[in-house]
Amino acid sequence: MEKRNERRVILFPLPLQGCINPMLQLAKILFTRGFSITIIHTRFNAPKSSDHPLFTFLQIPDGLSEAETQSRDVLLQLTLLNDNCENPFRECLAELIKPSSDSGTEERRISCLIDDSGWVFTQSVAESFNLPRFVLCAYKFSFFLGHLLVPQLRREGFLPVPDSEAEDLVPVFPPLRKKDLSRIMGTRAQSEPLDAYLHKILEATKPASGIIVLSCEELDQDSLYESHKVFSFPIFPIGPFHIHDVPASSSSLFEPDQSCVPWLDKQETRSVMYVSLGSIASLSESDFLEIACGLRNTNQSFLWVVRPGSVRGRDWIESLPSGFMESLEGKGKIVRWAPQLDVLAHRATGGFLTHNGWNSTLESICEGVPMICLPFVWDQLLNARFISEVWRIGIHLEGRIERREIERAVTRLMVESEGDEIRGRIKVLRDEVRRSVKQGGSSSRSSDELVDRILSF
Ligand SMILES: Cc1cn([C@H]2C[C@H](O)[C@@H](COP(=O)(O)OP(=O)(O)O[C@H]3O[C@H](CO)[C@@H](O)[C@H](O)[C@H]3O)O2)c(=O)[nH]c1=O
Ligand SMILES: C[C@@H](CO)CCNc1ncnc2nc[nH]c12
Repeated sequence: MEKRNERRVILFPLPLQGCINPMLQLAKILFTRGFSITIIHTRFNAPKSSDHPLFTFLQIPDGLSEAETQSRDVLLQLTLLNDNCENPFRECLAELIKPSSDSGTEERRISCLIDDSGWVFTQSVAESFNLPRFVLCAYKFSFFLGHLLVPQLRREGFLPVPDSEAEDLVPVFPPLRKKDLSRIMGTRAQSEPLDAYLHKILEATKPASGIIVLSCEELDQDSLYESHKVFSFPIFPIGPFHIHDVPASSSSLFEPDQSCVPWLDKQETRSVMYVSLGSIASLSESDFLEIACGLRNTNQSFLWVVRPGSVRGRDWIESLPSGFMESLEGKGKIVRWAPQLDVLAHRATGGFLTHNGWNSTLESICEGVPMICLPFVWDQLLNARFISEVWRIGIHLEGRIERREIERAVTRLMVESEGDEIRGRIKVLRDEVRRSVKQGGSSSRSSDELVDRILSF
């Protein structure tokens, strides 16, 4: 580890598991480069400070009611958080920046603020303290660019999409298809607040000092090139963050079930389907049962994360038919939360049925595990197109949550020769992506530039 450099950076993650993980991974990268780390976080989804004893954690109130913390409406949560957190955040930052009575050097030691692109008030707060702000983009960069165009797409009347155009590409947002758009542009009730929010994201990003991207040249070349037409500041694609050479530690909001790995140890190589739909998505009871029966009917082993409350109207998995687990004869395991990186890295894991959150997608690529794509909302739709059509490292379910479709996709991936071809391609991509964080690779070079840039302030 490099020696301490007398500089401190302040990080402010968006309180969603998919945004906390990359922010804390970034913290570890910067810590390894000598920076001291202060994490400002909301009470809602507060990271576990005990997992990161070398960082300073400061909690601010977020004003979310119990009911609001339980809401399934992420847009509503993000809008409320942005409304409620501005003052507490400003006060917290003021306290940190205030020259300390003894030395008066504290002020100079804070180099910058790094916060998620989903915070829309932080740019102006940072400016009021003369503090440079870097934006963290926890999406594939092509989604980041594309999602800022959603209000424009809506004005141009892309929705509703006629059946005859469903498969057409969205011109400004390739390789997205028109049928994917409705799950990005939100429900009718969400359209106004979503567009207002996206407008604020754009306005808060333009004046930033730079954008740190959870992606790399190998995965996002075209959009990184395009971005110079939109933004004048430097772009630092330094991803995937979790494979940088830093000490391992978890930032899970839930306790991973540690019986997964010993269970995988007992399975044959590449025989297990890992099934997880991330930290937010929920299923109707009937969709849940279709997945359960589809998995059972494949006769392949599976390890399935079902978060408590993620089957709508149920506590957990009680709607499975009685005797379901027994009928699998040890070939199936359901857990509430998995140590996902360990599961994906395990030799027994042969495929990943995923919602294609960007973290899960990157983690799967980095372990060379081919995917079955079941995107729900937002960037997941675009990620799934890249996986199935551009990189061709997975099979797209096209939203069909039906037992026969699931059975068929699992068999194609795990048993048939198509699976071998897909596995071959993802191993090539895995190696390219892993090379990018090694010395001389594109992400490694970008990290050096980022460090120099922060030190230049
Ligand atoms: C369910 C489960 C998840 N995880 C970890 C794996 C991932 O690092 C992380 C989940 O992040 P993602 O795979 O990106 O998915 P998700 O939680 O839906 O993330 C949100 O944020 C992501 C990043 O902006 C978006 O790409 C997603 O569309 C959005 O929904 O949590 C575990 O370690 N164990 C688990 O059991
Ligand atoms: C209007 C809805 C559906 O298209 C998007 C909500 N926004 C989001 N949905 C899921 N994950 C997110 N991470 C950041 N923002 C997110």
